[in-house]
Amino acid sequence: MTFSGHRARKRFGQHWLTDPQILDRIVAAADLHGADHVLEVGPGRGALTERLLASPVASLLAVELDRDLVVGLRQQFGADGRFSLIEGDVLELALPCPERPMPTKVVANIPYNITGPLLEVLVGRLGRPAPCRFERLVLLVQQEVGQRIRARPGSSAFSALSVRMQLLARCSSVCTVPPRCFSPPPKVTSEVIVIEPVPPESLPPLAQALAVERLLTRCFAGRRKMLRTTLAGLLPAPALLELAAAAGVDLQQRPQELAPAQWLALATGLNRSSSAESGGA
Ligand SMILES: C[S@@+](CC[C@H](N)C(=O)[O-])C[C@H]1O[C@@H](n2cnc3c(N)ncnc32)[C@H](O)[C@@H]1O
Repeated sequence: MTFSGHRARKRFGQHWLTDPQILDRIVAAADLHGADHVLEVGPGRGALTERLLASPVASLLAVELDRDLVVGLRQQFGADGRFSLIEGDVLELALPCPERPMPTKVVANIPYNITGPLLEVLVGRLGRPAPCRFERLVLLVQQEVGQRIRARPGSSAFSALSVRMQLLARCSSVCTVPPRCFSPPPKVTSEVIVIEPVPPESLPPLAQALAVERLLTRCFAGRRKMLRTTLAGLLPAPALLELAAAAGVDLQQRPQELAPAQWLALATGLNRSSSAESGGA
């Protein structure tokens, strides 16, 4: 038995996905074709890997941190010329890997303890989008994170992460995944999400993107406060009022009520006003 004797390790976030229907839904959501090069984060005992290799993908690069799984994975899939495996931490992966094709898609049941940093590596931040522009990422994440990523303004789940992700990508849900679909079962419900990064030409220009990040940090630090309070001091009150109106924003609103486009408009206006004040372009 390839993985006999291996016990699931909590520190690596190991919860094996055992439900065949969910595995099939993940692969279907990836919409894999013969031209696709797939990156799988954390193949584990290969349940998803097996299905990915049953699809017509051109190549599959798997990155696994647990060295005790690596031998078994190579035994199980090494004969397939499309499969390659890197033993190591995906957070330290420099893409594209030398002599390997640039992945077009990411498909993964991710370790929940690295969700935040992994999204930064795979999708990036405003002003620092990931260098590898994937067509699509299909990720199994904690449901709470999935809800935050695709939350609509006004909902309690809406946060800086929602604004950032929705300006960087189109985000949607495939299905929820109850704990019984895993072994051992996690304590929380999970969700399969699809993230489709917007093309580079649709991203906000660098200065505006950085201005949105600064504004999000400032405003969400006081998410219960009205924008009138959080933004006071950035500009004289009448100028702030005028700028907010032009961005379609009411300064009595709280940060979780503003749509991503409004954040962008507000940050752009503030950026313009502050560079005009400092005599810049
Ligand atoms: C939730 S399990 C998923 C395993 C398998 N894909 C499945 O669906 O059953 C997460 C996997 O990611 C691996 N892992 C954890 N941290 C990692 C990291 N920083 N880099 C690469 N793999 C990691 C774990 O060892 C584990 O195999």
